[in-house]
Amino acid sequence: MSKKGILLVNLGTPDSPETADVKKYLDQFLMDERVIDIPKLNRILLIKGIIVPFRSPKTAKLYKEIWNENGSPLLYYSRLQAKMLQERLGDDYHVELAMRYQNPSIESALANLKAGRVDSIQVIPLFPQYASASTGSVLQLVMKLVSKWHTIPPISFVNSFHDNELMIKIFAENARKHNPESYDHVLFSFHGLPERQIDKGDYFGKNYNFRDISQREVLNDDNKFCYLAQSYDTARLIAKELNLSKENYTVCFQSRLGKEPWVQPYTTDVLKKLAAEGKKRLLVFSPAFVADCLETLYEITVEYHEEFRALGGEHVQLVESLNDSPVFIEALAGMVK
Ligand SMILES: C=CC1=C(C)c2cc3[nH]c(cc4nc(cc5[nH]c(cc1n2)c(C)c5CCC(=O)O)C(CCC(=O)O)=C4C)c(C)c3C=C
Ligand SMILES: [Fe+2]
Ligand SMILES: [Fe+2]
Repeated sequence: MSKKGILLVNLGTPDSPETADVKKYLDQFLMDERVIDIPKLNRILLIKGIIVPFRSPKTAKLYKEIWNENGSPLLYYSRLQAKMLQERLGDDYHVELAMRYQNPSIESALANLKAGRVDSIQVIPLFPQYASASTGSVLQLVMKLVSKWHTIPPISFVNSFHDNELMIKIFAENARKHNPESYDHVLFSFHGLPERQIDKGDYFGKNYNFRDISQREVLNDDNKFCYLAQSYDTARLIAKELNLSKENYTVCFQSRLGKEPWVQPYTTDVLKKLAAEGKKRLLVFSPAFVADCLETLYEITVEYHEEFRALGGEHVQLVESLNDSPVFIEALAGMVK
């Protein structure tokens, strides 16, 4: 019996938190031309010569902080999501999980789908908002690999799901467990991107200026594929679900790498501003991710918490990611054709 193939793809994580494996991971990740989008020779010099050798031991230390008996949280929850989706969809479907970088590779997952005799493939990159560096990179590699097959089956792609109703509901529900009224301010901290990549992402031409924040806040035909406009939309929808007014929340961007400008406001700057205003307790969403990872478990839960306390604040509380939430599996099932 033939089946429909579903390929879930998340970003990837090192095979272990040891420096050698982190080095391999960062090398593959940062040599991706969609991630560090500079000329190839400059990329080789910068990444292989400077960033990977200096960053790997430091990043390995951080991975050791979040690694647990299940290994990497990102891989653990991604695998669980694939397993739960398989159970939800039943025998007419074959669900595979892949990671864009390291393992399980997209190549091996496609081979498993083929061996499972699927007669179509639907690719779902696990990034709610479209970015060239995440979704775009996954779609490009899948297309490159499949283009080498003699017979290319019907194949379809999910490009983003930033406004998925069930996803918005679970984020809001996870926040309610923390009693949002007891916090002084709410942050929606998205993974940042270099400004240059947002400029390049201007799919429809020049009617949209992302540097003007008011233009990001309204999703329309001119900006609907923009990572920022989609991010503000996710934040607006979660805020609406929680009845948060605009003065009570801020959208910001974390994880800047390198010296060039990334999209602002930076989360660290927002923490400084809020501390200076006397805010003590912050509730932080991380809605660019559908599973806990280094960025949620370390950067927000440890780094930003400590930074905010050093500035006079009291507490930074992360809203749990979607992880093994059955409602998120229902959201994924709803995306399946
Ligand atoms: C929303 C998804 C992501 C986008 C877009 C993205 C862009 C992006 N990332 C870097 C550099 C790093 N990211 C790192 C970790 C990391 N990034 C994402 C997701 C997106 N990245 C995730 C889920 C993770 C965590 C993975 C895990 O195993 O838990 C890292 C590694 C950690 C570190 O050394 O800080 C780097 C480096 C760039 C440069 C970029 C876009 C240009
Ligand atoms: Fe990243
Ligand atoms: Fe990061």
